[in-house]
Amino acid sequence: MQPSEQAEAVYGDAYQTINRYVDILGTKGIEWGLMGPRENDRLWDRHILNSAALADLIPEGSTVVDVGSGAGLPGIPLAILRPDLEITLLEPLLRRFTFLGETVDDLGLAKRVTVQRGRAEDCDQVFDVVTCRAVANVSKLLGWCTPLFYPNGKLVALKGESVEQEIIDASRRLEKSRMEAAVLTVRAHPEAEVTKALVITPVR
Ligand SMILES: C[S@@+](CC[C@H](N)C(=O)[O-])C[C@H]1O[C@@H](n2cnc3c(N)ncnc32)[C@H](O)[C@@H]1O
Repeated sequence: MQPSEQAEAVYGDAYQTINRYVDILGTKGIEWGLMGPRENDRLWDRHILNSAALADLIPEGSTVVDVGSGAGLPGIPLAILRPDLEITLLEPLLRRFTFLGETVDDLGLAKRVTVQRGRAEDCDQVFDVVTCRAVANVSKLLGWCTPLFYPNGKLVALKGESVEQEIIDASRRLEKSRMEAAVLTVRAHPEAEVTKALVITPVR
């Protein structure tokens, strides 16, 4: 099955909306320099299915902040897949913030997706779940994001091969802030590539 067909199976009725988002990423996203030109061929697997792989880690009806959302990843694919979520896309850079606002309007998501300009460490709201991808290492994420989900929420991050080493490097910080970290392998569709998800929660 091609990645776009996998996405069609995962998204069902929302396929048209996710397809529109892929169009935006592949045109305006590239023109505005938010996506590399070579990404066009891998939008479905590397960006959409990869983002959707976090969906099962987010409880029903959660408030979510997607830190360092960039062109909207993983926040927008999650918002399209999960109409029960209220999502804030947090992004400090003006061009990305503008792109996010226009994209959310275009996709008809503005009722439950808010775009906010700023850095994680300057945000004073608390959410049920923090999501992120490709923003910082575990130590930095802990410092910036803990106040955004403490004491009852969690952080779920898409991570690469180095995540276990990053957890070792952050072990003192984790202990000091009484947080625990786990690495799970997740995927959005049985034929999709597996990816690593880091989950950080307060120790109970
Ligand atoms: C490599 S991009 C990843 C974008 C997107 N999450 C993705 O996976 O395609 C990193 C993003 O994090 C943002 N960023 C960097 N430091 C940040 C901070 N302290 N708080 C919030 N966002 C931050 C950058 O502006 C940038 O858009």
